[in-house]
Formats: sequence, structure tokens, C-alpha cells
Amino acid sequence: MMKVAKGKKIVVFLDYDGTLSPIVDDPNSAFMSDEMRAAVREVAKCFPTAIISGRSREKVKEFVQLSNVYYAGSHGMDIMAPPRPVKSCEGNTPTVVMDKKGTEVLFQPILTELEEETAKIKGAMVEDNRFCVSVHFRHVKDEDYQILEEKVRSVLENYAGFHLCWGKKVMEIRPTIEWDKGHAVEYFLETLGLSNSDVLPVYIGEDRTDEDAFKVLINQSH
Ligand SMILES: O=P(O)(O)OC[C@H]1O[C@H](O[C@H]2O[C@H](CO)[C@@H](O)[C@H](O)[C@H]2O)[C@H](O)[C@@H](O)[C@@H]1O
Repeated sequence: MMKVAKGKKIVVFLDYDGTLSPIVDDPNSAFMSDEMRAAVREVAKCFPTAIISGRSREKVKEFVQLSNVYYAGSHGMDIMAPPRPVKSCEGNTPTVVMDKKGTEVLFQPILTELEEETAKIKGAMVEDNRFCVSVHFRHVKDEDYQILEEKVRSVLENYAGFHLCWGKKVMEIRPTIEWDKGHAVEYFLETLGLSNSDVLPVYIGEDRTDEDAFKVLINQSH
């Protein structure tokens, strides 16, 4: 690592759940330890650092509580620069997501329907991640899982612009647009003027969705 980094400007990308915080039973209690926060703070003092999460940007910022890092929520669909940003990053946080036809993607109807449809499945929990929705099944009995998945799929049938992905004991309902954590990494590198060959991007993540970012970075390294 030291050998590859020699003479290069390092930029650090971090996933949140399972990387900066341990995986815990309650998604609302996935707190980061003070030690981890101090470590990330120190890293960010030395290198541009961005946290890219499937959660809403507000939620991950609330957990991390650091002002010297960049945040991207909703699997990279919601990007915001810190208070002293590179100019081109200012005010770029989206308020809407557009589909391929240029139509606004509406999240509230599908969120409400998922909440209603899954309410009777014991242990199921719906999380609003702003530009995507998580349906957690960590506390759903094995014998109830199939019915939960069927319910989620039946809701999705009414919303052509969304698709289903899986994470750790979670179904993630995402808009079918060409944007993922990989695009978020590219976006950060470009807007921060860090997309040239003297930059070494380091990405630490352990979830399936982080693989989208790994693919981008592997391709860039050739
Ligand atoms: O991209 P990430 O930051 O890794 O977010 C992915 C999902 O993480 C959260 O769920 C996972 O962690 C929870 C807390 O440890 C755990 O209870 C759950 O079973 C895991 O799937 C988050 O709640 C999801 O919305 C994110 O999509």
C-alpha cells in the first residue's frame, strides 16, 4: 500500500454500516464508537474523505458527527459537500431524482405502501432513506420471510421505476436510474479535481453495494 501510494495524493471513501459502525440488531442504534470517530477525523485532516452510505445523508451525518468529511446518502444519490467546499460542490444536493424520461421519481407513495403492506409481518421494519427505501427483515421469523418478500414484490409491481436489491438482512428498493456508489465516487473525484493519475483513491466497504464503487476504481487503475 505504501509503495503504491508513494508520490500520490490519497483520497479516502468509507462505507458506514458494517464499516464505521458494527452491524447491530436495531438500524437506529448503529452508532459509531468515539475511537472510530476520532480515527476518521484524523484521516480527514490528512486526506479528502467521503462517507458513502445507503442511508439518508441526514441520518449518516447524524451518526458520524464530523464536519471535515463529505457525505453521500441514498447509495450516492444525495451528495453534499462540507462547510468549506470546493466551489463546484456548493449547493449540489439534489431535491429530486429524475428517471430516464426526465420525470420526477416520487418516493412517498411507494414508502407508504411498503409500510402498510409489511405492517402485519412481525419484525419487519421499513426505513426511509430519502431516495431509496430499506425493508429490514433481521427480526422476521424465517417462516415469515417468503410472505414478506412477496408483499414487497407485489408493491413493486405497481411502481415500474423501482427495483429490488439485497443487503445484510435488508431488501433495498431503489429507483432504476443509472446512479450508484460508483457514480458517487466518480462524482467526488471529478468535482474535487482528483480524477487524475497522481491520485490514489482508497475505498473501504464490506457490503454488496460497495462493489459498484470497487468496479469503478478497479477500472480506473488500469
Ligand atoms: O451503505 P451502508 O452504509 O452500508 O448502508 C446499508 C444499509 O445499512 C443499514 O442496515 C444494515 O445495518 C443495520 C445496523 O447495523 C442492521 O440492523 C441491518 O440489518 C443491516 O442491513 C441501514 O439500516 C440500511 O438502510 C442501509 O441500506
